[in-house]
Amino acid sequence: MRDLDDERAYAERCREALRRMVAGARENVVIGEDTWGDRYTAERLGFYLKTLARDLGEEGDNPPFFGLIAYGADAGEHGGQTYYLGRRHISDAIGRPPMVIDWRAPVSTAFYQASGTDPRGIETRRRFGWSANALTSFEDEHLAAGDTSAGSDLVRREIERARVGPMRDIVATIQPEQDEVVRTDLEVSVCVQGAPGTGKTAVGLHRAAYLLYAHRSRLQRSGVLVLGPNRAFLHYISAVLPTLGEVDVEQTTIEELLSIRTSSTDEQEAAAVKHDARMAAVLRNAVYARIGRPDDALVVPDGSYKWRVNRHEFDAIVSDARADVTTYLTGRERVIARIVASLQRQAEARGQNCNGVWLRRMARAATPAVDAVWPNVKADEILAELVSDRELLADAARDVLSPDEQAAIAWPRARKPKSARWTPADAVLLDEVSALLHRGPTYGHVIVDEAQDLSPMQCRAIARRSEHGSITVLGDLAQGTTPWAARTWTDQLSHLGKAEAEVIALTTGYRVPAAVVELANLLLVSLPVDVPETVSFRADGRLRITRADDLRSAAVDAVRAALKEEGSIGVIAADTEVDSLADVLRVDGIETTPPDGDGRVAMVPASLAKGLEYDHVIAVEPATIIEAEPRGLNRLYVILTRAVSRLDVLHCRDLPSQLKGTRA
Ligand SMILES: Nc1ncnc2c1ncn2[C@@H]1O[C@H](COP(=O)(O)OP(=O)(O)OP(=O)(O)O)[C@@H](O)[C@H]1O
Repeated sequence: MRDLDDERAYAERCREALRRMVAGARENVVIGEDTWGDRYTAERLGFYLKTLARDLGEEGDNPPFFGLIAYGADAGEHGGQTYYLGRRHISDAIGRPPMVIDWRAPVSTAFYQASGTDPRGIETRRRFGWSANALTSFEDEHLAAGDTSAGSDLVRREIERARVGPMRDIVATIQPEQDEVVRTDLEVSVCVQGAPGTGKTAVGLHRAAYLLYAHRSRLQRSGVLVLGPNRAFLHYISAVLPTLGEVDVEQTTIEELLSIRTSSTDEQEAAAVKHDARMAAVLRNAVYARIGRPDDALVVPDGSYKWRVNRHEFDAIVSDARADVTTYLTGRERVIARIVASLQRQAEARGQNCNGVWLRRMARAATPAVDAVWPNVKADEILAELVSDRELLADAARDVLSPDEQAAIAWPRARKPKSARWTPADAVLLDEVSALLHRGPTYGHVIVDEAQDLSPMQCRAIARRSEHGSITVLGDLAQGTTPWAARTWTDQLSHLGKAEAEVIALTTGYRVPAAVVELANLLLVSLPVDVPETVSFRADGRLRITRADDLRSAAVDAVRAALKEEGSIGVIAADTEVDSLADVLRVDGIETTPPDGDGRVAMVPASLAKGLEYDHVIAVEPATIIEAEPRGLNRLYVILTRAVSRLDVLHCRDLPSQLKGTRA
């Protein structure tokens, strides 16, 4: 095996090869520009070459590899081979074995899965330590010799490192149970129930990158979508996929995905009804209530002649189309098509030649009569009229919503869609109505983070967008904080249209240190969900619970002390308290930033903390955090589990009973 100097020399050769790949790709762009054939081919080839040149160029001086596996002589097809693994494939000449293999290639699986008890033919697994892109060390595990030592020091250091800035990729240290999720087949939908910090988000992002590698052409056409809880979270994770060479994954929130401008919010009761799965039936009733029955025959003038579809036939066409309708507007198209076919039969029987122009003219002429029984409608008209008109609503919601529930969603006065002030819950309803009218495109794969918080109606919006694809559902029932948060995965998965998805539990926490996990687990037992406790990977870290008469000066002291140590600091408090806390800190000369800001000290409203992490968390007044919302205990659980190295809990009021008796 190579020594450190040899490995450095090899790293330099890999970088040179990469530079040649960049130069070659750029040259191909130029040659391609001169020689491209037809326009379509030229565009596709040009796009491919430019993307390749850009991706390679962006690699810069990054470490070319992070590990290697060396097989023993009798390891079958890999016998005697050594493979270097990196974020991307590097080769120095066509036809020669690659110098570095992409971490997503099938052969890389063994790097992540092999162990002293299951060496998979590997003699040595080597992990490299890099500092500012310089190779500084390596560490060997002699797997064939049954090396079952407590684990790698490099992995432990990477997991325990202080956090600064946005989330990073974990390709060098993916753990076996995470790797299994990452590499699950594209056709298979999975649901990961993971305790805080078990790497759900990281796994989801790496899965996106893996799937794009393994099924590039299919997924480039249909697309991969990542859904996160809010903008601050998306900002936090935004660098991971580009570092892995994947820049074409759409990352957004469910609200932005629905792309409906909202300008109002709902009262709690109204939101609860609007997000309830029963609304799907109400909306379906409202849409299909638009279809009537013909009163008369349909008569279409054609020159001096008139063609007729008698009332009985017209009625049969409408009810047939209604019986096997896929969407409301395709049903309407089908009615028009059947009517035109009937007219055509009559005309042809009289010896008339029915060309395309004639057929289109007949369709136009029949449309007003069809409009009277199967009108052309828009989603916003349907919803605005439904909630503006108590009678319409009562008809659509009969046997589905109680009178009180109907009253909760009814508008106090009628409005036209143009003057409607839509709420986020309305956006979900509008999306449902749109889908009843016509089908939208679907993605090849959708990754849904913090999925426990989605309402049934939001789940349905996602289900529609992954109808012909698969999904990865990531979440933690214990971290559910919305009024409609799921209490079981069975229900949530069926709303997501993937009832068959396997639920996989991740329980090893890579963020939260053991002392903090112990505190959070005290809360966990009182939450009304059945999930396994977290087991921390980390023995380091510190928990301090401080009772203070003056909470604000205690917060200033805690931030000052935290600033003396390395890493990011998050001060998390009930939403109503953050502005005044930020003011107090500012007066003391400590500037804070919002959760997605770049400063060292972030001031984080409790409602935005989900999915984020800070090296040092200062959680202010648990009792107020709990009281702020119905699922306040779950919220507190989320907040306590944001800490990577140190957690300060500051309180002036009594601690919640669940946290009493802690040893901190
Ligand atoms: N295998 C790993 N190697 C190194 N770091 C890891 C690994 N797995 C997870 N981490 C790190 O642990 C932290 C928590 O990961 P992540 O945010 O993905 O967890 P999560 O399960 O989504 O957490 P939560 O539900 O609390 O938001 C991140 O900093 C992530 O980079």
